[in-house]
Amino acid sequence: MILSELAAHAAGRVEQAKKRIGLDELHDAALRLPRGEFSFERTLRVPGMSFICEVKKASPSKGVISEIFPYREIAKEYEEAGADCVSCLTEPKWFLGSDEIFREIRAAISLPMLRKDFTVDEYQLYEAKCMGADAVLLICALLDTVTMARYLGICGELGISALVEVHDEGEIVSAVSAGARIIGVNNRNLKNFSVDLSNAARLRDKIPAPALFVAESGVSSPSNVASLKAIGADAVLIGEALMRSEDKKALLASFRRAAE
Ligand SMILES: O=C(O)c1ccccc1NCC(=O)[C@H](O)[C@H](O)COP(=O)(O)O
Repeated sequence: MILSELAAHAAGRVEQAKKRIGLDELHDAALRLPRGEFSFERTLRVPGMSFICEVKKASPSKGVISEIFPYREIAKEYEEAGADCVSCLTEPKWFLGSDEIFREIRAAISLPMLRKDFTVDEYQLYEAKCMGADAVLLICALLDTVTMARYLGICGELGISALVEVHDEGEIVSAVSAGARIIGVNNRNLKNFSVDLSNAARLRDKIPAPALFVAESGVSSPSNVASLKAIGADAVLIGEALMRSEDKKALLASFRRAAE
């Protein structure tokens, strides 16, 4: 499975969804909702390192991570443990996520939520708004600069934030010229899924203020968090380590201490 398969599958899901609710209807429904207040970005801009904790049952690289998956309780545990934001996968085939899981978590917690999916169509931005998302994921490897800028403009109209994901310098240039305000450096190479924690450090200086810098993937220990704090990460996105932990509160507390 490669990123292009994830994207093709996402495009297929969108085509099916459009048969149920057309683009114009969904667009109008999204715009009728109260405009968001960019709560995801505002939370990440609070001084100190922020923690975006991910609800993730499975992944293409690891298969099923959490056989037992009480997603509402997991999200509530993150909230009680002091998470700043929650990321929820909605991709159904490889991550075993769903829009319904997102909605149920949305109703159960009050933290800003990132709808984590493979955005290939503006339709998904309206979907995200309608399911109560505060932010969406936009992956540079899937969107050219012009499309990225257009999607960022739509997010602005809806009042939701966008986490713009990059993996190399060229993608940072594209993200910045498109107007990204939150840039996530993925330590996971989406071509072969290898994880290299030094990627965030290598690219840190290439991300100009005022863009926020989020380090994504492969963060599993307090020392990883301390290293990211040392290079000036504004936030970390952590999935697997928390999902596998028997005591998520204690693990998140140890991460938070490492970021002090
Ligand atoms: O996790 C994967 O295997 C994966 C494969 C292909 C595209 C994306 C993938 N992961 C999405 C993510 O960005 C991670 O879920 C997120 O950064 C958290 O990573 P981790 O802490 O390593 O679970």
